[in-house]
Amino acid sequence: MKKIALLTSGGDAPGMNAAIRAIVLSCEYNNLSCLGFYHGYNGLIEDDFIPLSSQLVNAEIKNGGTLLKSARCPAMMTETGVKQACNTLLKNDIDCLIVIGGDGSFHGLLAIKAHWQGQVIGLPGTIDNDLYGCDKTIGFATAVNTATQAIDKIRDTANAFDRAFIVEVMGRHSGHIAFQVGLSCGAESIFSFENYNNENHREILKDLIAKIQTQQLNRKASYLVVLAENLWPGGASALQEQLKAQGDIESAICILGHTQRRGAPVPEDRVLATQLGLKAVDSALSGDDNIMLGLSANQLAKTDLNEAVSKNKPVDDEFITAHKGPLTHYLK
Ligand SMILES: Nc1ncnc2c1ncn2[C@@H]1O[C@H](COP(=O)(O)OP(=O)(O)OP(=O)(O)O)[C@@H](O)[C@H]1O
Ligand SMILES: O=P(O)(O)OC[C@H]1O[C@](O)(CO)[C@@H](O)[C@@H]1O
Repeated sequence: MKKIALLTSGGDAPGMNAAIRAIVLSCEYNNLSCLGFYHGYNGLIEDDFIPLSSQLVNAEIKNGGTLLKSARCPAMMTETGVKQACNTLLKNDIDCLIVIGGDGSFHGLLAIKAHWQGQVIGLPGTIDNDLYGCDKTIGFATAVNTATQAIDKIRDTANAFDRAFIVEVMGRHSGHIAFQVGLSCGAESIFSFENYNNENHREILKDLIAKIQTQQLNRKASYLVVLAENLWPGGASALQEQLKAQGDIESAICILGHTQRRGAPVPEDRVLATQLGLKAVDSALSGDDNIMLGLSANQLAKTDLNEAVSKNKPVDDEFITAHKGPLTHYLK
């Protein structure tokens, strides 16, 4: 083992730089060279890289985004693209490829693995927290913190008007951000993939209207709906129109969007990324292959990449039951 290649792929996540830093520092400590490939898998396909050193990365622990840039790279979905990526790995005498990204990025690793003999290791880096095999992905804690801070501000203005607010959060097709943010902000309603089913759309809407009316008429208070993206047919604006048309309820919308991916990582993400970055190099040195590293119940967990991409990590049932029961009982 002499040379490690590293890239960040998919949606950037706060803490990716902290992971890169830890990997590079550990490589130097262990006398390994580390090449950083730019723009996700594009860097591999185009042989576009930079030799990484502690000097380059040391100050990066506090920075959001990723110094290696990221991308969604359609060429990796083709055999030609995968083979080009593998040629770059061969040409540069790479022994191990470490990718920080989400499940899509790990599909990329699996595709490479089919054509290349070196070791592949994945680190979970996505704000969505939708990866099996780890309690939390790098970036999730920061995204939740960013959304919470934004919604706390929204709540102040909502309170001043006793107004209903619909706040849309990211997560692609998973409800981890929606539930964590909804609980952390004391949202009256949280709609996500775990508790919304299009077949029950009418009843869900009717129930929501009744709850907002109860809150506004009886308690003279604001009402916060945290809505997962890609869930409600027509999105937040359709829900706003339906509240007006069917309940005569005025509401305001805020789509938090990419703000959730921005900014400095919170300490929890910096520490998680540092731990996983260091472990990734240890793992490479010990010959591990085809795995994703994560922390599960505070212990290092090595999950087969096939398992990591094929199994679901559901939102904790306790969150769902608590929100439905004791946390919102007063709305009935
Ligand atoms: N089936 C696949 N085969 C080869 N490469 C893939 C495959 N799926 C995804 N990739 C590669 O991984 C990249 C990132 O995937 P994707 O856009 O799904 O993001 P992700 O890694 O899941 O991260 P995030 O959860 O932050 O969006 C893709 O643009 C592509 O280059
Ligand atoms: O940045 P893009 O390509 O618009 O992707 C947005 C998606 O990426 C994520 O931020 C991370 O997967 C999702 O939450 C969101 O659906």
